[in-house]
Amino acid sequence: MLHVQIQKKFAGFQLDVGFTVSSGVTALFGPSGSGKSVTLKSISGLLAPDQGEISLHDTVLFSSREGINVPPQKRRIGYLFQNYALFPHLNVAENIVYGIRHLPKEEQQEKRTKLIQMMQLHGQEKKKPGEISGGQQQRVALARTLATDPQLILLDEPFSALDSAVKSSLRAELLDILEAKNIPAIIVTHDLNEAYSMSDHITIIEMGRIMQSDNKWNIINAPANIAVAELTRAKNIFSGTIAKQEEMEKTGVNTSWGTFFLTPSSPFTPGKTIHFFIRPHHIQVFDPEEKHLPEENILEGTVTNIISHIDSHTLYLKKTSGPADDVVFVKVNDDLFDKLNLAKNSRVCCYFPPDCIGVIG
Ligand SMILES: Nc1ncnc2c1ncn2[C@@H]1O[C@H](COP(=O)(O)OP(=O)(O)OP(=O)(O)O)[C@@H](O)[C@H]1O
Repeated sequence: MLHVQIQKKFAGFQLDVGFTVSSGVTALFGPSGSGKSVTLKSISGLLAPDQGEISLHDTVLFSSREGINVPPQKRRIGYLFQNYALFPHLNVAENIVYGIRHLPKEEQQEKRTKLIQMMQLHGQEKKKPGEISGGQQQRVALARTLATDPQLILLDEPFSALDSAVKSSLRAELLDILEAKNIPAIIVTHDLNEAYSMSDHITIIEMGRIMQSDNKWNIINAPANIAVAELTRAKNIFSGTIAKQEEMEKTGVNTSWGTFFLTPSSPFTPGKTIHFFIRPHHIQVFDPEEKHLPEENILEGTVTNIISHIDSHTLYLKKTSGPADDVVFVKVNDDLFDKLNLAKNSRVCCYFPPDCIGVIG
């Protein structure tokens, strides 16, 4: 288990983070300049925090109080950079064993053979990094990291330089290897889909602070605050006051768009102000003339804009009587889009299923 509680100050930026990483993959997700790389560099030992403590499996790697700062090469942490950082003058085989060149030759050779097989780099051993593809370079970098038997792997935007086909196969390969070797990892990414698909746990960082560190389901469905909701592209964020407990399992919220009913995990006090959201693909769309509409959580609006994707469309909806600038985003698939004959200025009815409404905070 990795435990991090550190502070680091630069001109105009202050990092103050605390989080724990156990098994599996943790994604460190946040906007540019939020402190992701500073955090990773502090864990790897490339940067010394001003204050705090970092420990890995009960070994203290950094402690300002005890004056401990274990050098990077002794931390047993593999660090995979976005630009691979391979040595251009060394060939593939030499790059792989670079971190274990102090070991006996036979041991180096044994590890090299295993890793070349694992990373499917047969026939590339004698080539220099400049003579192989980006995907192969990333495999060499990963092999070089794994050669040192790390207890933790840090991945800083590891796939950002690769095209999407190579990216998805490398992601899957990497996950298989981490799982087979049971190595915990932290992956830094700007890409929410990558964070979600690769990790079990997501740690959200903004302006040097941890906003939420949780399992990925909670991050997406129960964001701790509006910043997390917005960073995870929650969209359709409403605020309102709790009306009254209609039934045991439902709560009404009065908003400027009307009253919505949701299914909270815990009861709310009437009068309390809350924020809630619904993701565009969870909203169900009907023709306003439809006879059997649900009785509640219906919003009628006019399509003001349409963004088309390969197999779906995002509708921008305005409610005639709603607040002037507020827009509800709705995603509909191709079939429904055609069936309802949707276009700009179409009128539609939207249903917000109570189970799909997430409460913020
Ligand atoms: N060595 C340094 N000296 C001064 N300021 C630094 C140093 N390293 C980082 N910073 C500042 O710390 C802040 C956080 O930087 P960091 O590289 O951790 O951001 P990030 O979240 O990784 O961003 P990105 O996603 O763009 O890589 C930035 O404002 C950056 O300018």
